[in-house]
Amino acid sequence: MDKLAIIGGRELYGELAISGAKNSALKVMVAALLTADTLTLENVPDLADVRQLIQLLTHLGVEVEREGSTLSLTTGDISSTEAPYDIVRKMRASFNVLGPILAREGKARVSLPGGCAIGARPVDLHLKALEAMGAQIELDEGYVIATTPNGLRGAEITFPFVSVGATEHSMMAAALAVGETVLMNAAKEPEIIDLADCLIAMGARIEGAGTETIRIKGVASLHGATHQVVADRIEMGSYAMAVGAAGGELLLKNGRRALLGEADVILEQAGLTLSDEEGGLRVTKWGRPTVGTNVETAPFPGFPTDLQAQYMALMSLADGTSVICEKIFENRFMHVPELMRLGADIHIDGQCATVKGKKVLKGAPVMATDLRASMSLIVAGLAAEGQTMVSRLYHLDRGFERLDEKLQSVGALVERVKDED
Ligand SMILES: CC(=O)N[C@H]1[C@@H](OP(=O)(O)OP(=O)(O)OC[C@H]2O[C@@H](n3ccc(=O)[nH]c3=O)[C@H](O)[C@@H]2O)O[C@H](CO)[C@@H](O)[C@@H]1O
Ligand SMILES: C=C(OP(=O)(O)O)C(=O)O
Repeated sequence: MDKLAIIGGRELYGELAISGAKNSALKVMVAALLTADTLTLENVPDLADVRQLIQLLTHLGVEVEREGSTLSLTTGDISSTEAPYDIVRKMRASFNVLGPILAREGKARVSLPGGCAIGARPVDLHLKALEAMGAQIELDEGYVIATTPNGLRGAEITFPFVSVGATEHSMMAAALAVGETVLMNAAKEPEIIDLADCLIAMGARIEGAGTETIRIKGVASLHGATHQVVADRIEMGSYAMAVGAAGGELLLKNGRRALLGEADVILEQAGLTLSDEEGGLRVTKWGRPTVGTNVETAPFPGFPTDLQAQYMALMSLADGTSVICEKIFENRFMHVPELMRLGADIHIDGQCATVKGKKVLKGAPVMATDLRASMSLIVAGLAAEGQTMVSRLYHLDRGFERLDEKLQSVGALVERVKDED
């Protein structure tokens, strides 16, 4: 298990390329199951989660070729309709193979998913949507067993609350269902638009992605296509916060402000300057104090839960107090005790954390508990005095491509070290 050693206190200057979004790449890769032709995906990040999903898709019969950041996926035949526990438990997005397998084969057996341990994370909305489209579903020994005796058919589905995964899952299943599906109270994240764009390029008939009502007119089959994965807004926001904490100026290549939703205004209130320019998003923090600013996480365009931990690291160094409320996941404050090891002053009360900004944080050994929590410790470590050693780096490797190299290239003193324990 690798660790990351960080010597804090260096400002960050230069250019850093933002990779393709993990949370989009994983879903468009799954879309390859919907066609017998080749789906070519560009700008796919090299991440542990992507490698894990390749393993699952290969198990299902997908031929996968990788050349740099381009993946070619061909699913001539689905050779297995079972997605086993050992793979699906490691990654939430892999559960979304259920709908596409069902749409093509009429039956599927898929393990209940895993992913970051940030809450209970049930899949009831996914299952209700598939049932509304005609699937018959049973749960047995930790597996979802689904069949479609009469095929999938279009349905009107109103989600009781916004779910990114359930919106994506329903969109994929509906693409091959008979008739029209209307998804109401759908998620509006950039990853939803990216998946819809990919499906449309494959011949799907989808309108309204990025709004709360998505209409999908089912087609008999989809065909091959080439699609470029959207830039990773969470990686972009994380590096913006690293600049906020450590100071400096970065051009985040391939990034753009609109991907941040309302988080752009929050970051500016906190003391950063953001500007779109040709080639990327410029982020600056020079000699200005960080301002304590309250935040509540919400579905897009609200402040992303996947940036909450990193924002808390930034607020730990603010002038003044901020209140950060986590409204999406019930257990997403595991970074708090670790940030406190660096000297942060944080008090949790239910869904909200009150952060009293400190002038300095001091380096310490800390442990990553999940993907975004790892990044919050790195943001804090880049600003802290002395050495911070972040252990359990495998969480980070799920979602941040070549983080150590990228940070080194803009002047950070970070080094990946092998853990001897
Ligand atoms: C691989 C991927 O893209 N992961 C992202 C996706 O996760 P994911 O798609 O799992 O997140 P959802 O938007 O579905 O979850 C939102 C909330 O709904 C609940 N829920 C969801 C589905 C369901 O059937 N029942 C239910 O109760 C969840 O427990 C959570 O409290 O969106 C989250 C919210 O932006 C992000 O933090 C994750 O990084
Ligand atoms: C929570 C995340 O991922 P997953 O949904 O795969 O657990 C994340 O990307 O922050």
